[in-house]
Amino acid sequence: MIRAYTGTAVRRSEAPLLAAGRGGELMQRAAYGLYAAAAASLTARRGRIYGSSVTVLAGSGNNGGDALYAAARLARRGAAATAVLTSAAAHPEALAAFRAQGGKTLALTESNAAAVSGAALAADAVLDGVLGTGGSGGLRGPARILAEALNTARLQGKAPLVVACDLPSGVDADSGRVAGTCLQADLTVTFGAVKTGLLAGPGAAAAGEIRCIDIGLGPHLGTPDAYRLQAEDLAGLLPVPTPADQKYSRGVLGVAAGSETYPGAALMAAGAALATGVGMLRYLGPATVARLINLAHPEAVCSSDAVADIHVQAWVAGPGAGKDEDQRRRARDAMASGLPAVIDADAIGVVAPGLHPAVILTPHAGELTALLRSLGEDADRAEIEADPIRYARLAAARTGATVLLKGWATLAAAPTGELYSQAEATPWLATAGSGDTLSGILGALLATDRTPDSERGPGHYARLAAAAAHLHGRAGTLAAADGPVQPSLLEPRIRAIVANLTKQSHRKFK
Ligand SMILES: NC(=O)C1=CN([C@@H]2O[C@H](COP(=O)(O)OP(=O)(O)OC[C@H]3O[C@@H](n4cnc5c(N)ncnc54)[C@H](OP(=O)(O)O)[C@@H]3O)[C@@H](O)[C@H]2O)[C@@H](O)CC1
Ligand SMILES: [K+]
Repeated sequence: MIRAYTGTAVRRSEAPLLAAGRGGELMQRAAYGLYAAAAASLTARRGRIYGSSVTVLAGSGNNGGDALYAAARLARRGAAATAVLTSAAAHPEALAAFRAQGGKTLALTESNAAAVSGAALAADAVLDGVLGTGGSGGLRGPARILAEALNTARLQGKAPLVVACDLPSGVDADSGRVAGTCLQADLTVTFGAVKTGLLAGPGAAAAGEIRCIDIGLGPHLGTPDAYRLQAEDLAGLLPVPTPADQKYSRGVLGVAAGSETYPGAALMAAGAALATGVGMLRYLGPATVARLINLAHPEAVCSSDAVADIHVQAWVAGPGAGKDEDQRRRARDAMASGLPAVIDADAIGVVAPGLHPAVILTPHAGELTALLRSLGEDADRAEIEADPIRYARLAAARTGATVLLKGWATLAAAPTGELYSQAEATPWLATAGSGDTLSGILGALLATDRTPDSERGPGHYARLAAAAAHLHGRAGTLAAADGPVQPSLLEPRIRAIVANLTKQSHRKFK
């Protein structure tokens, strides 16, 4: 599990160590970690460090200090290092150490920004130490020109390796917001703790791979602000039947999805749920869709009953409901049933406040905009995309439900504020039908959830939603290896990932 903290919390936790005069020691640990990670990436790209060229972008603060010390170490191993000073001031001791290893320096100005950008583009690696947790707002002036040149080259596949020191300069460490421009990285080496801003919004998209260096803040950090589940965290959340189980005890999922207009959504939600593993799947919807479901998934039990007529452990409602009044009513009834329920797509439009955390709303940014506006909040899509954590938490707090906000990094927020961010997905998953499969996976996890009540903390349903996003993202990424992703073909991938993650548990019962 990755535990993330706001930049503000990390700075607070550093304070007692700084007061005890240990600032220099912390910086040396950070700089060594940055050097080691940059050296490994550079070696992977070029074969060796000796003879490579490294540009370090150094701002006025300690972030620049970290980067200069790391570059000094690279220079000692034979890299030709140049420091571009983006401010009139630079960390004096780090600058001296850098020069002592033969590093060259030049001051960045409006008039030389274009030429310096050209030189930075020609380097093998760029260490970004312009701004860290002390930064506020996006990059300004010539640093912005330089960052834009590097970002443009990245889009064209011509950028050098960019390693961000602590966080990509210009990213807000608390939220992931970028006011203006930030420098996109291949790798972010972050110190003390992963910053929340690396897990959400534009910050998550800019960070690339994230590596965290322990600089000894552990006991001072307190409660995390956000979490990211790793594969090893999923095993306990996945449905593994025991020898004592029968189909009902494993968990029955009710799916009220699809309509005459959108039958495919029902097929994909049901297929994904079956591939994740349920004891039984009961489908409610129009007879024509039920027939298609039975052709594709003969194990599904189909009817046109009302929600109150059948006994299930959890619901999926909404995918492909369109304007079908019966399906919309089923979605409302599922929300009011007191059972765990995934409420997706068109059904999000019928949400009212007063829900409970086991109801999981799964909007994308556009649907969240409409939902928040219907609750009287001032929201627009661009704002939500710029600061998704804030709006996911707001929607959860206003509705009382758990909110799974789909995006490049998918966020799961509990009404009490617990937050998970998952980024296993591939951009190839941004395609029609993707949300239907995610709903099905999550529905299966809800229906088969065996967590004792005493262990269901306030963030329990956000954690399950994050687990579903993890599975879905990995299934999509696996599928993308063979070309553009078709959500209707994800089922074997989901099944393979579940099999892999539950291998240990299966062995127990052999
Ligand atoms: N503390 C510790 O123990 C450890 C800290 N560590 C490292 O220190 C980093 C935090 O360092 P920091 O506090 O010196 O701030 P940092 O981010 O380098 O620079 C901010 C400076 O830039 C300026 N500035 C602000 N916004 C700006 C903008 N938009 N555009 C341009 N300039 C802007 C602002 O100056 P001002 O404008 O306020 O005069 C300020 O001086 C942290 O991320 C980690 O890398 C590690 O070594 C581990 C130990
Ligand atoms: K930085």
